[in-house]
Amino acid sequence: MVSLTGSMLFPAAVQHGSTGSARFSIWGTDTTSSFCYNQRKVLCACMAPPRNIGSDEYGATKFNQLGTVLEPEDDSDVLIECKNVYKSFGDKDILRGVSFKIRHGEAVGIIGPSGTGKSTILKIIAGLLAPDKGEVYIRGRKRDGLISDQDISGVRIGLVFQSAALFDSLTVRENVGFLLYENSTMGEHQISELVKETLAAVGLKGVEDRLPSELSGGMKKRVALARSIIFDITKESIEPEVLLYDEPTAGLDPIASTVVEDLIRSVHMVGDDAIRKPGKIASYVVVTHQHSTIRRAVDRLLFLYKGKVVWQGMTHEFTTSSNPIVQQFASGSLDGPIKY
Ligand SMILES: Nc1ncnc2c1ncn2[C@@H]1O[C@H](COP(=O)(O)OP(=O)(O)OP(=O)(O)O)[C@@H](O)[C@H]1O
Repeated sequence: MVSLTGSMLFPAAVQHGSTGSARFSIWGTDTTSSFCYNQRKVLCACMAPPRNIGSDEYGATKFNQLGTVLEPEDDSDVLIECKNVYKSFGDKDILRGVSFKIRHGEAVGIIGPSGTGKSTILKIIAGLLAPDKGEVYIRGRKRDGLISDQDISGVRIGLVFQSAALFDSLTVRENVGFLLYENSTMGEHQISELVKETLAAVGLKGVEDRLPSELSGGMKKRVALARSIIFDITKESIEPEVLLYDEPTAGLDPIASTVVEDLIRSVHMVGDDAIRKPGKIASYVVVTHQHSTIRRAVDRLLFLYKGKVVWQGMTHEFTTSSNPIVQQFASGSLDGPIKY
């Protein structure tokens, strides 16, 4: 299932399981419009166990002398792969050969200067934008076109956009349970209880009947998060999910940022423990400019610059990297290869 909410939040999700299939839907809204598509039958695939992505074992993600990223040879745990992805808007070449893999169990951050295409690559992964060139593989299967054009197997992809973009005229309960009201066979009471549970999981209680206008910015983000992790508990198999967060802490005060960062961590559950619990998130990707979010919410970083991944490494390597681009970015210096 993929759900979208434009300037906004896009929870996108493709349900999968070990034996069944699931609906795939997209929904989104801004203050003037809304849309909803439901249709995907999605195959299931067994998930490989999470890898140890500690820096030593993950040394293969470093660059060799030619600047080429070396990856582990075993790709059985790769959920999403972008291979040489290009994207232009008019005469602006934004992505110029972006390649990376997201493995099961990973918490990955995408960082880089403004306008380098971080949100664009998230939209491409989610299937909202098609690359001009290059491929996106979902559990090894090449995706052609956009999400609405075909089945996606083996993974549920959720995209949570910068601002919550909740439906203004719907209550919190209706916003969070939207896809279940629309798509599931669950009864109203059951959905209502699940919404309550899911809201509690993101630290919100007693706000079900409020309208979005009655919430603070941080609360709206948490409601959006709840909407992205809720799922149909009546299904026999519930699929792990990859969540894509676009600047989830932008505009939040430091404490509210910490709350959201910890929530992102807390819904990252892998393995059997997560079955039937809200937030069965196998892996997630966070686009962020916030140092606190980099430190607190992700383990591995991809640095996007001039349309390419120019560096990747573990989070703790970010501040000690000798790469001049990374050094300048980490220090916020005006001197260096990045020119504004
Ligand atoms: N649909 C679109 N049509 C035209 N130009 C676009 C579109 N989407 C993005 N762009 C342009 O592509 C560039 C990259 O945008 P994107 O939002 O992906 O950057 P970003 O790295 O996420 O930036 P920021 O860090 O400032 O959020 C920008 O110059 C933006 O104006």
